[in-house]
Amino acid sequence: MKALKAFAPASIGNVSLGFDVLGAALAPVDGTKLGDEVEITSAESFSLETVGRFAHKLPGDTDSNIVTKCYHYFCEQMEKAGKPTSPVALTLHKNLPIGSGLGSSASSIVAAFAALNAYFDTPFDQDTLLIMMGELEGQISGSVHYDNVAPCYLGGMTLMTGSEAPVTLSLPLNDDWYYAICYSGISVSTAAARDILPKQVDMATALTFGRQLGVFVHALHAGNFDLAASVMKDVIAEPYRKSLLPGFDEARAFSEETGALAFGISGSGPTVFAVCSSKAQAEKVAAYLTENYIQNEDGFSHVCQIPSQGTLISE
Ligand SMILES: Nc1ncnc2c1ncn2[C@@H]1O[C@H](COP(=O)(O)OP(=O)(O)OP(=O)(O)O)[C@@H](O)[C@H]1O
Ligand SMILES: N[C@@H](CCO)C(=O)O
Repeated sequence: MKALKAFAPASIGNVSLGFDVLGAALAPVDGTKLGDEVEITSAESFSLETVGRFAHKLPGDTDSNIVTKCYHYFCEQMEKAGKPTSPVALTLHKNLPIGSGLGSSASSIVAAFAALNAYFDTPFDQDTLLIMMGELEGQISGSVHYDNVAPCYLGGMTLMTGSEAPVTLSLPLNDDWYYAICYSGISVSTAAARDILPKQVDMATALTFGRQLGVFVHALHAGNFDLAASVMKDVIAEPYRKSLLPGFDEARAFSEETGALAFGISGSGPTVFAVCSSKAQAEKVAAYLTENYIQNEDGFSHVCQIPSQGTLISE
């Protein structure tokens, strides 16, 4: 019987300065597997089983699970392409909290599509698969954005092109940066966190956004990481979203006092991240966040780096 599994890592959407266009995969340095996994095997009829730490927070019915929607969408695309499918049994290991800002739905979507694509002998190329992933992410959050699905699938730090081929570009990574991340334990709906944003930005904000993104990409390619860090500021979403995040200002203040290079909201929150110039500094910020930013027993902190590997397929 054919069987395989796909692990898809957590990710930071926006990375502060790149609202909807910049994202980064995350891997805890202690080896914790932070991400969802989908197992696939042949079956008489379609089924989805959900297990894992956050499975109990998923919608009760299988049809509402985004993984089921991925399967049906994948089959539709296969039919359009004149390729055969067969029923499969899927198991979703739901390890990421829902509404966390860690790209939880993206992780399920990417794991599901990657598993299906591998199982059916790679009928779709990388860009086609990414477009399918973005479509499903859009169904959940109310707008198509790739800043979680792209790094989750491909790894690294990815910049969206706005084009269909390639959908995304990989940016150079700094191996010396460590990311202290902390999920507070509360759930923030991405759709709700988008609704509170103004529908238009003023000229000054647009100019700052463009300047920062241009400088950031140049600085990474030039290997000038201090310059890159200096423009990691969110002028689009953070001013509005931080009101949803108890303890955000205090956490930023501690992070800055500790010498962190940048601090911001991961995706639509409530997870926050600090970019640190050493592992020891990231550990110090993570310890503060664990003590002061976590609100309940669902919360957690990790010291992470950005892995160059995204989704991993294994037998
Ligand atoms: N496998 C799944 N993983 C996550 N959410 C799912 C899944 N299946 C269905 N959902 C539903 O999709 C919605 C996801 O909401 P939202 O986009 O706010 O969260 P998220 O993707 O988990 O957040 P984030 O990207 O901030 O981690 C929730 O209503 C959730 O119940
Ligand atoms: N770019 C998206 C990411 C959501 O995780 C947003 O900030 O709404």
